[in-house]
Parts: sequence; C-alpha cells; structure tokens
Amino acid sequence: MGESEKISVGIIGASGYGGVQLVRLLQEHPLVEIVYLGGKGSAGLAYSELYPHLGHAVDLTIEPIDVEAITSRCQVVFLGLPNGLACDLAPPLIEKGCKVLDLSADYRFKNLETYSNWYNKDRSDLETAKTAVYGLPELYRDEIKSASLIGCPGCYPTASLMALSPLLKQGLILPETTIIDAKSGTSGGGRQAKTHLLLAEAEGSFGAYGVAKHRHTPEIEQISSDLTGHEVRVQFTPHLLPMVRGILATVYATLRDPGLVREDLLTIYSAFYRSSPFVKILSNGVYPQTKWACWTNLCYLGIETDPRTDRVIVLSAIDNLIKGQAGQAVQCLNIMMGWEETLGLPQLAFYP
Ligand SMILES: NC(=O)C1=CN([C@@H]2O[C@H](COP(=O)(O)OP(=O)(O)OC[C@H]3O[C@@H](n4cnc5c(N)ncnc54)[C@H](OP(=O)(O)O)[C@@H]3O)[C@@H](O)[C@H]2O)C=CC1
Ligand SMILES: CC(=O)N[C@@H](CCC(=O)OP(=O)(O)O)C(=O)O
Repeated sequence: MGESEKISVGIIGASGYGGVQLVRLLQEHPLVEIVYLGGKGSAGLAYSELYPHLGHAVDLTIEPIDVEAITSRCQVVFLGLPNGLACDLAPPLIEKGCKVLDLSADYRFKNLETYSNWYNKDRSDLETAKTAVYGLPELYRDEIKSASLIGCPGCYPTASLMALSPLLKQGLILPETTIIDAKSGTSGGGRQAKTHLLLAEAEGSFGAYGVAKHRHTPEIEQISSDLTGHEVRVQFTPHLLPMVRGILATVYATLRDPGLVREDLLTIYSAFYRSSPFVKILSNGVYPQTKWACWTNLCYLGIETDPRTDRVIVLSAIDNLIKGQAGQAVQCLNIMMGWEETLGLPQLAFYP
C-alpha cells in the first residue's frame, strides 16, 4: 500500500480507556482514518457525549458491534474489549479480510489450555488462534510484519519482559531466580466502575494484589520460555499505586557470572535494543520514573548489579495505556503495514 493512501480503521470498545487512547493516537496518525467506533453499553452515544474534550476533533457515534458493517468499512480493526470476547469476534473479522489487533489476553497464548485455565473460558477458535502473533515488536518484529492477527501484550508483561528479555535471551541469569515486583496506576483496571479503584479506596494507600496468582504470570512465563528455549517459572507480584497512569517493574535475578558489572550489562542491553526506537537505556546509575514515560510509547530501562548478592536489578517504566496497551498496538500496526515504526506515536513526555 502506498503511503499516500489512508487505511480505514475500526475501534471496538471505543468507550474504554484503551479505546480512547486509540482514538487520540489514530486521530493524529497520518495514514489512518477512523471510520467505525463500536461498543455495547455505549452504542448510540455520540463520542463527544462520552469524551467532550474530543468533541472538536471526533465527529463519530458509537455503533453496535455488527460484523457485516465492520468488515464492509474497515481494513483494520482494534479490539479493546474485556477478556473472553475477542475470541468470538476475531475469527469472522479475519475470515472477511480484516487485520485485527486485540488488546485483550485472548490471542496472547500459544497454548490455549493455559489460557482457558487462567481465564476460565473454553475456546473453539483454535485455527484462528494459531495464526496470532504476540505483539511485542522488540521481540517479534519479523513475525508481526506478516501477521493478520496480533495479540497485544498486557501492560505488566510489557514492562516486565522489556526488562528481562536481554538477560534471558543471552543466558545471563538463572531464570528460576527471577522476581518481578511491579506497580501500576489505577487506569490499568479500565474505565468500568470497580470498588477498589474508587478514589476513596486507592488514594493514600498502596498494596499488592493477585499475589502468587495474577493472570499475567503465565503470559510472562510463556515469552520467557520462548526466549530461553526451556520452561521458565517466575515470581510476579503486582501492586496498585494511587496514581492514574504508569507502571514501574523492578526485576531481580541471580547472575550466572557474578563478575558481570553494570557497564557490561549496559553494553548488552544497548546492543539488544539497538533497532528499537522506543527503548531508552538509562546511563550509569540513573533509574527510571513513571512520569518520564507517561503519554509516550517509550520504555525506560535502568540497570544495576549488586556484587554483595550476585544479583542484577533492572527497572522498567512505561505508560500502561500507551506502550502497555494502545500505543503498542499502533506500533504493531505500523510494522504490519510496512510503515515507519514510530509513525503517530509520542516519544516525548510533557513534564511534570
Ligand atoms: N487498562 C490497561 O492498562 C490495559 C488493558 N488491557 C486490556 O485491554 C482491554 C480493554 O481494556 P480497557 O480499555 O482498560 O477496558 P475498559 O473497561 O476501559 O473498556 C472496556 C470496553 O469494552 C466494552 N465492552 C465491555 N463489555 C462488553 C460486551 N459484553 N460487549 C461488547 N463490548 C463490551 C466497553 O464498551 P461499552 O461501554 O460500550 O459497553 C468498553 O468500551 C482489556 O482486555 C484489558 O484487559 C491491556 C493492557 C493494558
Ligand atoms: C491495575 C490493574 O488492575 N491492572 C490490570 C492489568 C490490566 C491488563 O493488562 O490486563 P489484561 O491482561 O487483562 O489485558 C490487572 O491487574 O488486572
């Protein structure tokens, strides 16, 4: 497709946080035109009723989810729906020639039994699922290029895997010693009302949840195993922070070679991510803050070694809604379409 021709895009789940990031990003994307916004509870509402601040730029109404209408109007469809819905919707969309980028967990798993065990949903779309590619461009760029169906990673797996991948791929750590301690802002829970995300509950407080059982654990383990070539188990603990956006993942692991120092690892990380424009490796002794990544598609990585414990510590900061969700999906779209990977994606934060 020539660069002068805009592609037609639909966003299903447009009323949600993922949906509104996509609308915001794609509205400014030079090669995309949003032609369909879909939803359920919000169907029939003008987008400006849901998000008045976008009323001057987006003159569309949310439509009910109608496969015929979507496939007749859209070349590409983004699905920003709760887990367990995309696997019913994607097969007919793919069959009718649409490219699909799913923000949920439905197409992240190679082994659907693992998915069903953790997400409590049986699957009948095995053939479609086989064609899905895990949408982490820094690891699977080549596969994404030729894919029609992308399972975009979760926000915690994105932050965690960006920190872990060079260590696993290069065999630098004992994989079973990996501990991921991650903290997220409340927008990670989506826009639907949930008691624990109320200001009165979350503000001024900080705690872990899903300890030893969060559903992102098997997702991180799947990709870690792919990188090492054998089954890997990790310890993953998420926490909810009283802030809106951002994830900081702190990853600890025992080094195989305790003689490795921070400078060695900085060199290894810089080489590993040399073709990845959104990864910013911080120089000696600088550790990332979520505010630096907010509103951008960047992932900041800070690296340290501790000669007392023979461990490496990697800190990874992203915006959960951009690199952890919608921005990553747009990055995948750019790759699928053969466009510049950075097209339409913010690379500089506003500060503070
Ligand atoms: N928030 C985050 O940081 C991240 C989220 N994700 C994943 O992305 C997906 C979207 O998340 P997020 O945007 O936060 O979610 P939200 O809760 O903010 O939005 C969910 C959307 O799904 C629609 N929806 C809900 N139920 C149905 C249904 N039965 N049929 C059709 N549409 C439905 C809603 O539309 P309507 O209002 O019209 O009913 C709404 O637009 C989820 O799978 C989530 O796990 C992935 C990475 C990060
Ligand atoms: C703070 C918060 O609640 N975060 C969400 C993660 C959102 C996400 O990425 O979840 P999916 O894998 O379902 O897409 C959670 O822990 O459930």
